[in-house]
Amino acid sequence: MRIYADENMPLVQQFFSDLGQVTLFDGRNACAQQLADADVLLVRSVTNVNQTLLQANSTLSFVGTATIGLDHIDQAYLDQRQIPFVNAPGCNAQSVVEYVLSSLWYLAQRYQWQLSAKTIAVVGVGNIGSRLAKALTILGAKVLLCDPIRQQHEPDFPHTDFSTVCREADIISFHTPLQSEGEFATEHLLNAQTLAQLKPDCAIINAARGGIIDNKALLAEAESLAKLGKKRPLVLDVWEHEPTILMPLLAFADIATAHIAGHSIEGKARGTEMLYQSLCQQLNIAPKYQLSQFLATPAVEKVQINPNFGLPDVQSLARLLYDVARDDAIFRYTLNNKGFDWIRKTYPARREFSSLQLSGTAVPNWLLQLGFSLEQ
Ligand SMILES: NC(=O)C1=CN([C@@H]2O[C@H](COP(=O)(O)OP(=O)(O)OC[C@H]3O[C@@H](n4cnc5c(N)ncnc54)[C@H](O)[C@@H]3O)[C@@H](O)[C@H]2O)C=CC1
Ligand SMILES: O=C(O)C(=O)[C@H](O)COP(=O)(O)O
Repeated sequence: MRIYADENMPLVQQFFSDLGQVTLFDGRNACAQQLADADVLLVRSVTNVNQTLLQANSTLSFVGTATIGLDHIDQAYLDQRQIPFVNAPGCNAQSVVEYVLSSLWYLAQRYQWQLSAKTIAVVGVGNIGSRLAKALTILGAKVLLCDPIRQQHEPDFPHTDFSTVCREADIISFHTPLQSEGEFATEHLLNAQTLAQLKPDCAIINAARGGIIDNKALLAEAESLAKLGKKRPLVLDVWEHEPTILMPLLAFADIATAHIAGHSIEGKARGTEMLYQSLCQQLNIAPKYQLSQFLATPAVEKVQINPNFGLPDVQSLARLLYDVARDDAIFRYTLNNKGFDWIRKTYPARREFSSLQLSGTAVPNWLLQLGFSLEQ
């Protein structure tokens, strides 16, 4: 079996080499000839899987993307060719939540906010949004949930419509898929008109897909606000037209990163593991490997929690593992000379909260709900 995998898919040899011959390729620049004899294709978000890419291939029997986002996959085309397809729902949800929390703590310090005094809207309440909402509630924020699709299917879902979100939120964090058509389209959900409805100091966080925000409109608004001596707090992990971003927007972002919110060690590797499990299932064989066999011992493994540990201390604990300011600094320093994809390819290690084991007689339950582990 010939297995072609994106070169930025961690542990792919470890998981897949028993199943076939693994060939790595540059996901952003993949071409039809290169994949002509593939039986299995494993991609990340940067490979558009469509007729153009697969026109030279007549052997493909499995396509997997180690992502939750699907906007790079032409599913109708795969269906038409009857090629089984899977993604990796939830693989990197905790990683994105930790990115957003770190960004919020950064903004809280910079603008001297109390997060518990803020109304934070979570737009898109799926794997990421629902975990984030839970974490924000633990931190004492008032949370608005906006997800019209869930509202349609769950009568008790406490949906707040997007126009109310725009009027009432102090902070909006986007966690929807990029969808350009239909009743629930999200492309340019935030545009010149909806931006104008926001509170002037409402913070925006986008760690979903760049196209959910009209980047030109965002820039135009930021420039107008700057003329009045004002600034909207802004966190952008994703950008329209990656890897070629609207450079002037960078100056207005408090935190700017290279689509790495989901790139914790666990988040990326879980994606690979989920594709491995799906392929084993299709081949009707028992999986031989699990992620826990391959994860390295974390640099910081155990921390003692004392009874006086409280909510204000959680930011310091989280910082032992991740501080988004690190990734912002890398982005600003290297974007021009090394480029967007280099930053992603050489992304430094980041472990999730679960890698930290907490000991002591009084580890609060809410720390475990945030994702930290108890000492084993
Ligand atoms: N920056 C990064 O590294 C990452 C970005 N992502 C992006 O985040 C998105 C969300 O990820 P998950 O939570 O795992 O996906 P999910 O599929 O579990 O949840 C998405 C939610 O958005 C809701 N939704 C769809 N259209 C909506 C609309 N018009 N308004 C409000 N809600 C709407 C859906 O009903 C669903 O509940 C992904 O589609 C992906 O594009 C995901 C992982 C990492
Ligand atoms: O899961 C998704 O969707 C994401 O956006 C992931 O972070 C994808 O990461 P890459 O495939 O872009 O490395």
